[in-house]
Amino acid sequence: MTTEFELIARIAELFGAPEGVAVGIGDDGAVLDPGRFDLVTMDTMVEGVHFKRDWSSPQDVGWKLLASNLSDIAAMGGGPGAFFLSMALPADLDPQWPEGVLEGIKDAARALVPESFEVSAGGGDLSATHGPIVLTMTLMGEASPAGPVLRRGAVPGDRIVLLGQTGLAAAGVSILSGEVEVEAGQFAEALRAHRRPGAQVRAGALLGLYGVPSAMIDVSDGLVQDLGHILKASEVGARLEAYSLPHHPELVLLREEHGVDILKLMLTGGDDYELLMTIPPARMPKIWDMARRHSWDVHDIGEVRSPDEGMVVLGPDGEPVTFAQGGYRHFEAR
Ligand SMILES: Nc1ncnc2c1ncn2[C@@H]1O[C@H](COP(=O)(O)OP(=O)(O)OP(=O)(O)O)[C@@H](O)[C@H]1O
Ligand SMILES: Cc1ncc(C[n+]2csc(CCOP(=O)(O)O)c2C)c(N)n1
Ligand SMILES: [Mg+2]
Repeated sequence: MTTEFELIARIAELFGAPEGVAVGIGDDGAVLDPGRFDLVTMDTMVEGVHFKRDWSSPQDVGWKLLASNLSDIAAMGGGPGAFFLSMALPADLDPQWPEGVLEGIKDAARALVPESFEVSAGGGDLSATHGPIVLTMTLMGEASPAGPVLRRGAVPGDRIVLLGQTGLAAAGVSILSGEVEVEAGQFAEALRAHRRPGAQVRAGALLGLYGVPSAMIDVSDGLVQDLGHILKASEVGARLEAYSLPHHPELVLLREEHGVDILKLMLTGGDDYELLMTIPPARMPKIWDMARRHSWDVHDIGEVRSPDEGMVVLGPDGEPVTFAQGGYRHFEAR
C-alpha cells in the first residue's frame, strides 16, 4: 500500500478545497465557514455487506459511496457540498484499489452533481484493517431557502410519489450472487444499478426549493421499509398501489424467463437511491409540470391514510399483499 500521507496528498490533489470550508485537509479538524452547511449525512460501505471486490471495481465502489450520500442530501431537499472520507484498508491491498475508489468518487461527482453544486473533500481519516474494507463518507449540504424536507410532514390525503424505479439493483445482486442464472452480457442495467446507482441530486434540490413534497426519503433499504419510515415519522397510514409501480423491461424479462418474483424486488429490494415523497393533492400539478419540463420519471403510487389503517400494499390484482420483511435489515442472520 501507499503510505497514508501519500494517499491524503492524493485526495487533496484530486479534490480541491471546497467552498464553505475555511480550513480543509491538513489540520486536526476542518473549520467550516459559518452559515454555509446546515445538512450532514453519513453512509458506510462494508466489503461483503455492500459490495464485493469480485462484483465491483474500486471505481464502482467509490461511485456508489458518493451516490448513496448524495441521495440522502437530495432526500432532505438540499444540495451537496463538502465530503469527509474514512477508509479502512488492508495493508496488503494493491494501491490501485484506493486510487480507483477516488476516481469513482470523482466520476460520480462529475456525472451526478449539477454544476450549481460543487462536491469536494474537506477531510477524512485512514486506517489499516485486519478485516474487510470499510469506507465511510460524511457529506455536508445546504438545505434549500425554503427549509429542509423531513420524513415527518405527510398528512392523510397526500399522494405517494416515486421519482425513479425500484428493484433493479436488487435484481443485479441476485444475478451477481448466482441466485438467478443469466447469459453473459444480459441485464446490463440491473448490474449497473447495483454497481453505479444514480442519485436524484438536481431533482431533490428543486423539489426542496419549490416546496413540493410534504415529506421525503430516499429508497435505500426497500420501498416498503422506507415508506414505513415516513409513515412512522408522520404518524399516518398509507395505501401503496403496487400495481402502479413502473416495470423496467429487464425486470419483466427476469420474471418471464427466470420466474423471479419482481414485485418483491420492487417493493423490498433496496439499494435503489430514488426519491419517495408525499405530496398534497393541490401540489400534484406542480410535480407533473416539473416532470414534463425536466423529463423526470414520476409515478403516483398511492395515498397517505389515517394512522389506524397502517400500511396496506395492494398487489397487481388490487388484492392486499404482505411480505415477511419490507426491506434490508443489517442485523438479521442471512
Ligand atoms: N450509529 C448511529 N448513531 C447515531 N445516529 C444514527 C446512527 N446510525 C443511524 N443514525 C441516525 O438514524 C437515522 C436513520 O439512519 P439510517 O442509516 O437508518 O437511514 P438512512 O441513512 O437514510 O438509510 P441508509 O443508511 O439505508 O441509506 C438518521 O438520522 C441517522 O443519523
Ligand atoms: C455484496 C452485496 N450484497 C447485498 C447487497 C444488498 N444490500 C446491502 S446493504 C443494503 C441496504 C442499503 O445499505 P445501508 O442501509 O447500509 O445504506 C442492500 C440492499 C449489496 N449491496 N451488496
Ligand atoms: Mg444511513
